[in-house]
Amino acid sequence: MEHHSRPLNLCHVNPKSIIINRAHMLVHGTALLILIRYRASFFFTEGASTPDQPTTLAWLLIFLGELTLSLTWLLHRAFRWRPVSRDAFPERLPGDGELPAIDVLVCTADPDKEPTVEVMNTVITAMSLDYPPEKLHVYLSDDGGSPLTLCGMREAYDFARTWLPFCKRYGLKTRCPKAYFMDEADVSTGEGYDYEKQEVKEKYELFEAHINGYRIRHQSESRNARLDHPSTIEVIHGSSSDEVVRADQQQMPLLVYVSREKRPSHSHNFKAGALNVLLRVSGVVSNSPYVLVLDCDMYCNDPSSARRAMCFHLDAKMSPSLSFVQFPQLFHNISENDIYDSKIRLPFGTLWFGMDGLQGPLLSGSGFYVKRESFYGKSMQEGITTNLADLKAIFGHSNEFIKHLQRGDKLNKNILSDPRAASTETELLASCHYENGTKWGQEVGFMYGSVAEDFFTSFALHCKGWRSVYCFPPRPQFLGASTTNLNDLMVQVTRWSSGLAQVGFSRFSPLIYAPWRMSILQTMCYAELAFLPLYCLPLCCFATIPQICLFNGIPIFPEVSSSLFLVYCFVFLSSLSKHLHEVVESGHSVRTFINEQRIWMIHSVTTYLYGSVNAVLTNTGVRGASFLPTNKIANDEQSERYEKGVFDFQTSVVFLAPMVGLVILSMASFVGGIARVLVSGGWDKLFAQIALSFFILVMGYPVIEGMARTDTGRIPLSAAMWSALLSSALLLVGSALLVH
Ligand SMILES: O=c1ccn([C@@H]2O[C@H](COP(=O)(O)OP(=O)(O)O[C@H]3O[C@H](CO)[C@@H](O)[C@H](O)[C@H]3O)[C@@H](O)[C@H]2O)c(=O)[nH]1
Ligand SMILES: [Mn+2]
Repeated sequence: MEHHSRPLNLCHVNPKSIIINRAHMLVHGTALLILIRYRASFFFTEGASTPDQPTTLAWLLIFLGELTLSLTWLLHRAFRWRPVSRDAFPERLPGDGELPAIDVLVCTADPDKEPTVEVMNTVITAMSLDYPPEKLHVYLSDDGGSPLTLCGMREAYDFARTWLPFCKRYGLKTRCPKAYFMDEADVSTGEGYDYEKQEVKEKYELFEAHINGYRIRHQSESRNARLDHPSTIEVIHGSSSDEVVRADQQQMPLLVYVSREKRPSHSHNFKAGALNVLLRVSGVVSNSPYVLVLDCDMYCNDPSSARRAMCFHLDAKMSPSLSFVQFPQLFHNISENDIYDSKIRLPFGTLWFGMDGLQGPLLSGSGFYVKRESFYGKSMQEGITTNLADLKAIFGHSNEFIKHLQRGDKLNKNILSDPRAASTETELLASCHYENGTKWGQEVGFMYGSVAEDFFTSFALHCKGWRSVYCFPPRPQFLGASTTNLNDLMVQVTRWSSGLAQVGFSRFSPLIYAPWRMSILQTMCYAELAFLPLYCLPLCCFATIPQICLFNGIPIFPEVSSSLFLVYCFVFLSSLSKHLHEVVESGHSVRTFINEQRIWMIHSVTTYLYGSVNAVLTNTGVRGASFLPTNKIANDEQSERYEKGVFDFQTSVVFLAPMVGLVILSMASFVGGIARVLVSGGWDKLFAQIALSFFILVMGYPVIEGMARTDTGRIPLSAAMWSALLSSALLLVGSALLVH
């Protein structure tokens, strides 16, 4: 390879953020220590028990809440220790001939919820990446096993034959046809452009019409096939004659449809299972050394991401230990107000930059270029064994696959030219039982055992010594669709929390498993994320105990006149202003800051709580699977219900009870607290009561607002009332326990 005098990428450390972060850490940390000392001293001072004395239980719970919050705060500092950002210079890459090949793996699961036209748009953008077409291979995994998706693939291939040359000729950046024809932002002035554009547009409309026509014609077909079907693997050639096809293959990337075998009795491991099948099938077909993973709802918004990623993978210094380059997940369907924080700013706008300065960001489900080898080796240094029996015990009994483990990237001409032999081999690799007794999902491939397979897989990679980098160019390289209504969001975040906590509460818990395998700061990052759902503990305490105490006139915080009260105020303001600073620094508004605070509170008393409980139940074997739908086609009957996009009764009660209960509690304590002062004449305490009640109301208000503004807007009244009843009963019991 030619020698590059100029670097392919640069890493910038921002000294200003580092100074601000570390100074804040020192001051805020000191204040926290003072508060902890104040709480702890309660247990060592023996005071005469007066009626106004806080009960030990209340004090203990608040103390535990404050301690967990302080600990998570401490873990969070690791993300702020050394944030870095990176630049890539694709124009400095070697010539096309020297670029390594890439396999793009796209996953789809359910043509009803993931419209085929949109999935195909994603496939088309992957095919039109700015990369030598003979080095680009696109695979789609269809977990629904749907003939509609297969039909869509053929149509997509046909359309791509017009679309790819059109994009190239006019240097278009928006390569998602749907987005391109919708907002018309990307215009070119070349000769004949307008005419050709019209022609391409007509072809695109035809492409859509074909898919929709097929869907309507086959609407009545049963959905059961989704959970029970053999494997189907097909190299897509489109509908043109053989000669055209052969001529095409020079300029068109390879396109392969893969639907793995599914049987109701067999556990399929969701997306991780699908990706492992794709890794194997692509391993015997094109076996590219690099792999791009995409969710079907996340298209390539810019064709340059592959070359950008190569700026890191081909960097001689970085390459040997580099496993993957992660791009941020950005979304095209975010409303201006974004009350549910659908854009998920925190990880992609702050945390990943911080991890990039340590050992690298998390694998984030979609939009990452990963080195195939890092899924195969035991650890970075060890490499793969060469003993055939050992290899079979690890990778399964496909000779073809094992042969390819050691052979570099070469398009497998045999497999492509002899479809029958090819399908026997690939269908074996995609069968239900192939993984039995092998190390797939444990030591090789994407990890099983957590519904947050991306979190768990990158944890395993980092533990093995690999590193990763975060690349955030100004123009979004990938754009996806995020969940934008409360119902979907609750289900999704419960699933994520459950997946995170599943790792946190297992023998792979970052705090036990990681310290010997990665730096202490990287360990802290993983621990923070794995225990993120535990925010439910402190927040449930803070959402109830101060209110109950206020209602009953029990002092649980220092008096307003005490200097410790100032320390509390300081901690409150300091943590809020630090958060505000980070939001603004990442280019977002004050509105985003408010929304993030609100949704954090909502999640803490609902999804985080259920996720943690679910993880404990799953890990201890009390429940085989989750009690909430963990994935799109995990349970057909449930998914049918969620499809309607309304809050059904059960979900409403489950998700709303805590929120409604807390709002009622806040109001009751506000009114009750003041009434008590008025009746008993303790005027000196009036100010404190009002201040605290006001504070509680401010905390409660966002919950009401957030509930009232669900996109679906159809929370059944009966469900809300049941929620209120249920939560009030719980609170009464809690109240009795605390006061007596
Ligand atoms: O059995 C399954 C389930 C899902 N998928 C696909 O996996 C992707 C993500 O699944 P989805 O149900 O859309 O989950 P989201 O919550 O939207 O996904 C987020 O969370 C996942 C982890 O829970 C990550 O893998 C994703 O990248 C991330 O975008 C989609 O393309 C699905 O088609 C499958 O292929 N097989
Ligand atoms: Mn999704």
